[in-house]
Amino acid sequence: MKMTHIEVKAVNKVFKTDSREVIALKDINLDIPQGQFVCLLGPSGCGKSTLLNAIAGFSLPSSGTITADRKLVTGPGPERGMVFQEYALFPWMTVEKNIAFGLEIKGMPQAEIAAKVDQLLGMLSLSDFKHRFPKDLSGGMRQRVAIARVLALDSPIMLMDEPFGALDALTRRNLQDELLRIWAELKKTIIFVTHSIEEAIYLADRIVVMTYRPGTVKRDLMVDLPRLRDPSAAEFNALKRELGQLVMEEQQRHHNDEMRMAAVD
Ligand SMILES: Nc1ncnc2c1ncn2[C@@H]1O[C@H](COP(=O)(O)OP(=O)(O)OP(=O)(O)O)[C@@H](O)[C@H]1O
Repeated sequence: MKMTHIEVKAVNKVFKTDSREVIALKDINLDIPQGQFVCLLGPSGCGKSTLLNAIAGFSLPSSGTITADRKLVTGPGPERGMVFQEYALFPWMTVEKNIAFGLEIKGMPQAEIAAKVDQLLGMLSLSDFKHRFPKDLSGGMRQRVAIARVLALDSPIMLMDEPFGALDALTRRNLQDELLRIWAELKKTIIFVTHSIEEAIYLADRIVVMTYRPGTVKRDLMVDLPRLRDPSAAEFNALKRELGQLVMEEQQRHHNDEMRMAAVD
């Protein structure tokens, strides 16, 4: 039997502010098997980060349940590592120390930490930069360190919130390729938030398109193009058009909503 790593069942999330309620997620149901690469796709405000944060356990659903390996998610856990868009590195620690940090907290023996850190430095082409501080690295390098930090913890599940959103196109493609290589090697489950249609098609086994307010699943589709995928291929572009239409509908709803709110102000 295939073990389901993440199960999202009837999840709703409501944010209450003084003036109003926002239904950020409505009746989300997803079964994500071990090893699947899932992209959550949609325009700004459709609840992608809210869903990812709920799976991470940073912010719990208002109702419904999320389980990881059949255990109810009630907070962050070591089996779920998170990579943020902002690199979330400790500025006062070198690359090497940043990667080692989580292992030191876990109380891993120093020799094992050194071996693990070395392996990750190699895997992410960071060996020559291990004594540098984050401020002396490019955005792409910093994001490599952030990925290495999460990989150090051996979490079977990686949650990634627009991790390459701030990078230039070439660096972004390099890191996408590295992520695919690491994913194929380590067989992790990845849930990756993006609003880039091309990025989702390039990376994912499965794309979950979300609607804007309330955030629901608009389309849940498998991408069965062979890897490494060629963004100039006809099938790639056909899928890009199909998804573009879906995302545009939601973007339009977002836009209309903003216009309405501006009119009320
Ligand atoms: N802490 C909060 N309090 C109130 N409303 C919130 C809060 N967090 C998110 N929201 C609202 O919930 C909705 C979903 O937000 P969310 O950040 O999950 O969307 P997103 O798809 O990740 O968008 P983006 O790509 O801009 O991050 C939005 O309408 C947002 O304004």
